[in-house]
Amino acid sequence: MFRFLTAGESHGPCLTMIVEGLPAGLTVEKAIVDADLHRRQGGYGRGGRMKIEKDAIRFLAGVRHGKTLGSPVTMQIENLDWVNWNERMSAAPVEAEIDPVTRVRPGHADFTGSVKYSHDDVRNVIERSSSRETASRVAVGGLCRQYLAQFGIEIHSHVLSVANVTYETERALTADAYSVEMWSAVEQSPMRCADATLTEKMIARILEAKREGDTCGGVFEVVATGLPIGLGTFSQWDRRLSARLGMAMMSIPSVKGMEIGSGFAATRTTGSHVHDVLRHNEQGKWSHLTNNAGGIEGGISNGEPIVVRVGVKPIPTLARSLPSVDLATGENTDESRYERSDVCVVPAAGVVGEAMMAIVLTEALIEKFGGDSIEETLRNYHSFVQQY
Ligand SMILES: Cc1cc2nc3c(=O)[nH]c(=O)nc-3n(C[C@H](O)[C@H](O)[C@H](O)COP(=O)(O)O)c2cc1C
Ligand SMILES: C=C(O[C@@H]1CC(C(=O)O)=C[C@@H](OP(=O)(O)O)[C@H]1O)C(=O)O
Repeated sequence: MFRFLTAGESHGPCLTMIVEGLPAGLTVEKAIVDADLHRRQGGYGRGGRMKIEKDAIRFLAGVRHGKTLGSPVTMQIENLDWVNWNERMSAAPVEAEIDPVTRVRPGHADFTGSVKYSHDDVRNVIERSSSRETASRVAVGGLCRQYLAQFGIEIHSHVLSVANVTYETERALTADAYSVEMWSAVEQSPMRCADATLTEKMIARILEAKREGDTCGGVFEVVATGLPIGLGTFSQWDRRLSARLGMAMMSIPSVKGMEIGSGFAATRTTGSHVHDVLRHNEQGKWSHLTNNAGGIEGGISNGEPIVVRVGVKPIPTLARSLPSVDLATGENTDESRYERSDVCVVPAAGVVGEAMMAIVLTEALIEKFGGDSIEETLRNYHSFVQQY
């Protein structure tokens, strides 16, 4: 069984992750995890906090001489901003008078979290509801990426739209639609978008929102290639790979929708245009002529790329802030609170989406192939894939 937990406040000293269930003997490199953390910090539209943080992990447990031990892997990321917050975030009571935050931001967890936990200082909610926590998931995903590489599985993401700036035509979802060159263009783009003209338009749209004190959302796509047939199952509702990816993607703060393969577009046409015809070639390999299913049929991977598209709402914290209510007085106010904030996080959210995909696929592979050491898992994997 694979599972993980994360802990840490946004402006506390650090983020901590415990990952259980990775097999022993897996080579894990800090540099690969750090590269993912670095990618999550980027993307045009990020705010002042990202100039302070330089996310990197420290292994605290479970890894020796570059390989997993089979015991829980513990990692830590330092919050460099903590030095500016240590009195406000002190675990011990402090002498100083610290003004509570009392005006809630529409669209954030401020209102629901304060009512639920009976907090009269919204700061107590902001700290853990903040998407700072997504750095922890990217670190866990960075370990999973290295596990998946053992099976030839790769995961990438790219941005399809920001506000109303979007690709004009539907794109094929088959393996040939995603090339090494395309992913390299994505990594060069400040918007993580393969199309240079669209990148410029997206940046212009974000700048326009910023000038108006506003924010924007958009859509990113995550693609996993090199998958075996047989991950996930229809046997119970919560074991379907599609359902597990849905939960994983929807758990990313600010995500409001997800589709698999051709998704909602498939609802606007007929079956003969949607279902992917299966072929068996002379080498005995299975393939589909199209990939509208996005690599999953009956809750099980079918060997084609898994393709999911994820919708991100605009960031809740607006420089031109929206009307609010002061929780201390119950008064309706013209403005909620504004501190520094991101304006658009669609590229960063895509990197978090990659991590969530890596986590779900790792869990599904471990479930299917087991193995207490990576050698044992690989033996099981090869014996299964050779038989189809
Ligand atoms: C990488 C990332 C960075 C974010 N940065 C901000 C931010 O700077 N300001 C903000 O108000 N919301 C930000 N958000 C979105 C909020 O965290 C999110 O909207 C909030 O937690 C409420 O959750 P919900 O939108 O899922 O309801 C960010 C989201 C992500 C994924
Ligand atoms: C810290 C991160 O994102 C933060 C997510 C976030 C929010 O409200 O979700 C608010 C901002 O935090 P701060 O108020 O400290 O500027 C973002 O910077 C990060 O992505 O690492």
